[in-house]
Amino acid sequence: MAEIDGNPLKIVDITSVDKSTAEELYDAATSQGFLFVEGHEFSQEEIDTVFQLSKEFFELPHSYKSKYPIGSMNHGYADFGGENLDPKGQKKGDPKEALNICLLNFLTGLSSQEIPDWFTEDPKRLAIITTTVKKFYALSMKILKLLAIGLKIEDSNEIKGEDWFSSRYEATKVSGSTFRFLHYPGQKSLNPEAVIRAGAHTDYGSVTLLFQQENQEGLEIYSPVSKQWVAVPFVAANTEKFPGMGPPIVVNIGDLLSYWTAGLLKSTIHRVKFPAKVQATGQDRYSIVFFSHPNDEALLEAVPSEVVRSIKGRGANKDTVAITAKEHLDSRLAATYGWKK
Ligand SMILES: O=C(O)CCC(=O)C(=O)O
Ligand SMILES: [Fe+2]
Repeated sequence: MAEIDGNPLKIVDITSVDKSTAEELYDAATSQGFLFVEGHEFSQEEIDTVFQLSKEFFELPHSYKSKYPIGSMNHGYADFGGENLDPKGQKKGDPKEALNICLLNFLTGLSSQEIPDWFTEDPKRLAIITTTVKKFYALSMKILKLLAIGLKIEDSNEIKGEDWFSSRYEATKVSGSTFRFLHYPGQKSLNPEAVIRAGAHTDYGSVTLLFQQENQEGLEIYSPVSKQWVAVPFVAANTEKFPGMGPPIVVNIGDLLSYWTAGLLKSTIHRVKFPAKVQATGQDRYSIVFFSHPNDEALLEAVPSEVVRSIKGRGANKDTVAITAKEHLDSRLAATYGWKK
């Protein structure tokens, strides 16, 4: 496990699915709730291509993007100020724009919902989306398998413990999983309302995966370890160890997985606040995110593991009636967008 100066997060090489990798991942997920993974299958070229696509999309006229507004399914274009991730702490919505693609089928990489025709009218653009979506799903499943091994999920007659999550994340069943492009325009203004680019929040799902680019830093976590806001740096690709491959990918645990494990895996608060250097250059930030969720009907009963069982009265161990993954997500989305339930 590598550590670099100024990086509060572990970098875990996930090339092999084995006990020692699982333990490293588990340690990071139960402490900071955030980490980096290397040894993934995204090449530098693929990552550059998807960032280029996202940039070109956001450069399209506002009148075009707003023809696909985000709705109650969390799918579509979220305009500047349209999303307030921290409704208690901030009055205005975040100064960012986003495109969410939901209701994904991971065999095809396609959404069952309409996406902007700028993507669908060009097979090359569509292929960038579908390839990235499928690879994100595969990476999230690998991470969930490693977490299952780390949690020592018990085997049952039907299923091996390490496959416990996979059976609840079937590729063709409906889930809350979301693929997202984000754009935070550069602005030199130091108005405190404008400096926070994405309000403090925790993610809703199970595992979040995030690409970011050099010189566009801004992600910060409220570390459960040091109880302070700490910056998540950009970590460059280790091209000696992984020739041609992209940089380590940011991974974090969301509320649903924390709930499912009685709070053992940490869903850490984070926000986007540009560092002085980025603020001064007026540089934009783009990020590409994948939120992995179990199938809608998955029942959030505590995961069958001795360590989880030993934690009484928290998360899924507290509630006597199990809720579904869909019920869990709907309650969180209602708060973020001000939707009535
Ligand atoms: O852009 C980022 O780095 C953070 C995005 C994020 O936290 C989110 O969309 O939930
Ligand atoms: Fe987030």
